[in-house]
Amino acid sequence: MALLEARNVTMTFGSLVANDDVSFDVEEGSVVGLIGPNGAGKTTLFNCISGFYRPTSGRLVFKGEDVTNLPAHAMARRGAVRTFQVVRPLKEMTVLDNVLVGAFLRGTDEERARKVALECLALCHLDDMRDRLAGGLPIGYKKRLEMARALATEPSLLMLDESMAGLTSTEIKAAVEIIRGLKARGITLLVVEHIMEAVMSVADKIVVLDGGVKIAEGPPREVVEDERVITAYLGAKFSQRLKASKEGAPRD
Ligand SMILES: Nc1ncnc2c1ncn2[C@@H]1O[C@H](COP(=O)(O)OP(=O)(O)OP(=O)(O)O)[C@@H](O)[C@H]1O
Repeated sequence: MALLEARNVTMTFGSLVANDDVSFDVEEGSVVGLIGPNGAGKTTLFNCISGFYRPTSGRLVFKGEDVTNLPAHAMARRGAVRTFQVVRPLKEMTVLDNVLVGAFLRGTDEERARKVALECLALCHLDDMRDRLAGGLPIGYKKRLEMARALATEPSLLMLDESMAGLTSTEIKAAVEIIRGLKARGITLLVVEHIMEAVMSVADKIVVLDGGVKIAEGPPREVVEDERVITAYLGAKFSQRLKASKEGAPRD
């Protein structure tokens, strides 16, 4: 049984079909990349899965339970948590306090929450920043803070929405390492990302949306060779470059 099963998920806004009959599984312990051009419906699908939207039709099953109509706080309690494209830290609070807010979802024991928060800061390479005010952090750190705060809720499925957008190449490498570290700890990840080299290097499977429709699903190597994906999103040159860089890269 997959950790998350999306079955025929459709989400409409008036006459606009943002997700059109989308089905896919997220296997426990895997990293699944969700890609597609702007407006393809990726964020909408995240919102449906994480309980921010109620799908117009279709079914979402998480850990074997039908969660289609559950609100976000109920999904977070069950272990499915998302981050946001536009980061929203509590600016006047320190980095540590921001992460503590996440940790308190699992109970009011302060000692436990502090231990969890410090672990999450370490996992997201933020130890040195813990006493800084969140509002003053550079964007790369804010993105990591968003990740750490979600992580502190102790999710089994962590959904990252463009957590690498706007980062430098060094920061992207760090983010990829963080994702690998989370996977190694048994956290399942669903990531929306436009930076293909990064998705390719961490994802076990990629799901491609275009115009709300799933046009491809499979291992990264296969997906970048898929004609529909090249036409809709990657472009031929980009696809060849990605393939070449993947072939040249050491396998892990
Ligand atoms: N709350 C909403 N009300 C109306 N239309 C919406 C709403 N949310 C999303 N849409 C529309 O649904 C479609 C899919 O948008 P969505 O943000 O899910 O795409 P995306 O793949 O995440 O795009 P991007 O890569 O630019 O973030 C778009 O046409 C968008 O304008």
